[in-house]
Amino acid sequence: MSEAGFTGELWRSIEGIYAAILDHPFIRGLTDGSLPRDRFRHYVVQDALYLRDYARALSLAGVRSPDEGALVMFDEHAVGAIKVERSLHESFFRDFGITEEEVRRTPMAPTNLAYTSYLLRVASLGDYHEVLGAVLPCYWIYAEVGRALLERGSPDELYARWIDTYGGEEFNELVRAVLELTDRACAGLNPDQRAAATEAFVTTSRYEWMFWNMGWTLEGWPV
Ligand SMILES: Cc1ncc(CN)c(N)n1
Repeated sequence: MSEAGFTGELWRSIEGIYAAILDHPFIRGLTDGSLPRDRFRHYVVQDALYLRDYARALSLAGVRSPDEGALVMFDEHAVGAIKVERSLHESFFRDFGITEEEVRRTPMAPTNLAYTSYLLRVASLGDYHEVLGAVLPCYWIYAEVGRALLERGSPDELYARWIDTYGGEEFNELVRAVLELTDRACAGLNPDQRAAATEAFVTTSRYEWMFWNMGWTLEGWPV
């Protein structure tokens, strides 16, 4: 990201949301170890469901990309979302005794369904710059949160494993590639297009906060 580039502008639009994320009890609980395990378990199952649709949104971003470099990158990241992050989940699944069958039978919580439905709608029907705005927080906020939490550490081995994945250099490299692509692809946008991409970015950033809150409140369907 360059401070002067479009992604710098995007980040400044969510500074308040990012501060609220770092201050959320779910996030604070990862580093001080106070996060109850049942809330983390709820989050992990929902996240496994989320990643299946996120991978679809990335594939759509690939299909919509005007150049082959971006097509290859998004396709590789779609595979990565399924393979790499799922291997992290699988280690949590073992710790919690979660089976694939349980994940399949679990309905998406309202926030998860709203977030993934929005992502898939923008990825299918939005303009390309809106697609970039919508998929970016999923990468970028996790890398920033991971880095911030890595400095704090965690007394809980399980939560430390989660922090290491997102705070590590491997994940950060993916994020840098998407930021560079976004700065390049959005350099010539007019003000209306910049506003539309920013709106998508702010919306999915809000959903990122809501997703952790969904874990914290053990959110399910009220009726
Ligand atoms: C909801 C959510 N957002 C982002 C990430 C990190 N790719 C994730 N695993 N889950």
